[in-house]
Amino acid sequence: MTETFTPPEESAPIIELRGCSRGFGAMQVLRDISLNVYRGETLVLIGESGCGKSVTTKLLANLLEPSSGEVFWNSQPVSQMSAEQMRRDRLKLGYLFQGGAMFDSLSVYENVVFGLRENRKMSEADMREIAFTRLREVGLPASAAQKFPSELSGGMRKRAALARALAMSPEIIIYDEPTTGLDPIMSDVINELILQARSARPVTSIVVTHDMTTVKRVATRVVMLFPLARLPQNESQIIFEGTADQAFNHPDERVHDFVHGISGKRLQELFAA
Ligand SMILES: Nc1ncnc2c1ncn2[C@@H]1O[C@H](COP(=O)(O)OP(=O)(O)OP(=O)(O)O)[C@@H](O)[C@H]1O
Repeated sequence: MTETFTPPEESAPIIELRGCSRGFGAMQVLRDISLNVYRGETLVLIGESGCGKSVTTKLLANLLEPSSGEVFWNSQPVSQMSAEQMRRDRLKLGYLFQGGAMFDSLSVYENVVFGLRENRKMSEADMREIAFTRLREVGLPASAAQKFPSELSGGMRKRAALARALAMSPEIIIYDEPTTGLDPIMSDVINELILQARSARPVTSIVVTHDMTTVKRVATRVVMLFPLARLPQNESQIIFEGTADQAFNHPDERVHDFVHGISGKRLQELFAA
């Protein structure tokens, strides 16, 4: 790593992975990852398909446990939190899954109010107010509320899923490939919504993406992971950490080629294999 990002010294990380490793069966995916997420930043995770970006976000969200290492939320080890504290803290975290992960049997309205209905003692009128405000914020018409997810286009589904995540007013939002499968205009709309979500309220965003336009538009910090299988034994799996500009001008060929979409050396490796 030749260029470094200077984290805000005065603030403790809102989430921290300390020396986390994780595998599945015999396959090791993450090795000794240490990563801090700071309040208010938009951290973008990039890296080749399969290098472990989603697994990293699931460790951050405590949806998966590390096989070794520790995850901290607000400086507290999650492994030592009570079930009740975990439940309360998890409500502060919204997760926008790759496919949206809407409940197909529920209308968009019921999807958006789902978390509120389950977790907050709120009147139907208050929930309606929040649901229609969030739908409006993501640019969906009120008429979308009565539709089922299967009746929406991919872009509308992503926006409805975002409305659902925003309904809970999360402090942290994790976006897993928010623009994948969308046309360039709709991708731009989603990027704009990510920016708006953080300007409307103090939110910390973690974005996994292959979309370099998203990286340039939304990232306040970029972290690049490298697939463990091709990583030298003593090298950190985080091969880059810095600004988007630094990523695009980085001397490490692996970083440079990835962000510029140059198959070069990787192509040679694939043919040599
Ligand atoms: N629950 C699981 N069980 C078994 N293997 C898993 C599981 N979750 C992830 N993996 C494996 O871990 C590796 C990393 O997966 P991950 O989804 O984190 O990759 P990624 O970098 O997000 O990829 P992409 O960019 O393609 O979404 C993959 O080989 C994947 O098959």
